[in-house]
Amino acid sequence: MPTPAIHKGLSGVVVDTTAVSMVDPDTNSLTYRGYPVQDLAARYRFEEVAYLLWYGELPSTAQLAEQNEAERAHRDLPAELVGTLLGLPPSAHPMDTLRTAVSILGANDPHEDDNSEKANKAKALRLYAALPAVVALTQRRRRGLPPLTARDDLGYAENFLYLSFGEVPDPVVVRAFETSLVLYAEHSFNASTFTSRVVTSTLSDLYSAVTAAIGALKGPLHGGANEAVMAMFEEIGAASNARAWLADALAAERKIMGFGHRVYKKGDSRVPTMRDALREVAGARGGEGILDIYEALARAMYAEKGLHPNLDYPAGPAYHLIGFEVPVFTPIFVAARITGWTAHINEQLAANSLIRPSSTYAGEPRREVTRA
Ligand SMILES: CC(=O)SCCNC(=O)CCNC(=O)[C@H](O)C(C)(C)COP(=O)(O)OP(=O)(O)OC[C@H]1O[C@@H](n2cnc3c(N)ncnc32)[C@H](O)[C@@H]1OP(=O)(O)O
Ligand SMILES: O=C([O-])CC(=O)C(=O)O
Repeated sequence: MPTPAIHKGLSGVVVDTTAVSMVDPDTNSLTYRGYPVQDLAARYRFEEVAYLLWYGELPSTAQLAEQNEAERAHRDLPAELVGTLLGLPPSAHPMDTLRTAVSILGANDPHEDDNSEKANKAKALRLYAALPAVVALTQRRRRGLPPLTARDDLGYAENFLYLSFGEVPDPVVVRAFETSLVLYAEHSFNASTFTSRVVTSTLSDLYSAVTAAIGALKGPLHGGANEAVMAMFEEIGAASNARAWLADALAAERKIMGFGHRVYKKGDSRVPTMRDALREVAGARGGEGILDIYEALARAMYAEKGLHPNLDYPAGPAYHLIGFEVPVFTPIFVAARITGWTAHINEQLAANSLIRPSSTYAGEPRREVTRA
């Protein structure tokens, strides 16, 4: 019998169709429901992009107002949940805190197992509303500060920043942060989205799919790279060290975080927009030294390996300059990607087939047990 071809990492394997987003590496383009992500980032609020991902169309004024009202009603976490999260060891990674929060929200939802599209859209909205408070709680706890109460007079991004820092930063910083949320919101069948679809394909519930997706996003080959990028910048220290640092790292066969991509081989479509946002924040926050490291390492990496940065490369230093603690960078990615994941969960359910690939056995040949 001929050995079937093995597709390690499912590279290049097309497993389904999707109408949520399209990644085209040939033209370096990314569209959400048909709209170029750069145009969405420039002209639309994150709230509108969330609606687009969930419903397939941009919202009317009335639809947006209705969604915003529901979102504002679910911004604050139940007191028991806050207590449980603050009871986790201070050393817990914020991604673990976030994963636990989603799990608890699921366990407390009497409709957890209702997999209708309507029920899942309501759950998606509540998670999207609650996640900024979870991220902000961990950010503030790391600084010995108590959680704050959400502000209904603020938009999603402003409230996220207010909950994290106790004030709304200047509009340049808010805009850069919101740009990152729009760019991080969705990216077709990446590892975490695929994870959410695998879990959903067993007809499990949305919270289980999201907790699994958070686990997948945590790894440094996926979302965890935005934190690893900042650790790398700290090791490099100054732009003048970038070339030598890179030579040593490559000689030690290290993966350089924030570079390379499974799909984009000519550059990540989102990087130019996020690099501009990073430049804006750097200008507002005295981050010229960080910008210099950014450019020096990107040049050196291209010269050495021909590899381009991915979205995590500009996002990490931007979050640092905004004032976030490094371990909350990937949780921020979750707060944005919850929109894409949940759109995919409903899409999976609408035309479900259990996801269960095959493997070629490579272990011991059949043998007999010796115990009588
Ligand atoms: C939002 C996101 O999730 S974007 C991705 C974030 N992840 C990172 O930034 C982590 C660093 N990057 C990587 O590890 C990889 O580029 C991945 C995992 C993202 C993509 O990997 P793959 O599609 O499997 O590409 P693959 O690993 O086959 O890379 C091809 C070659 O480039 C090399 N390469 C790719 N990325 C890197 C990197 N960041 N540093 C050093 N070498 C790299 C590989 O070692 C490989 O070399 P080889 O052919 O000599 O063995
Ligand atoms: O698409 C991928 O493999 C990873 C990625 O960039 C994302 O999830 O945003």
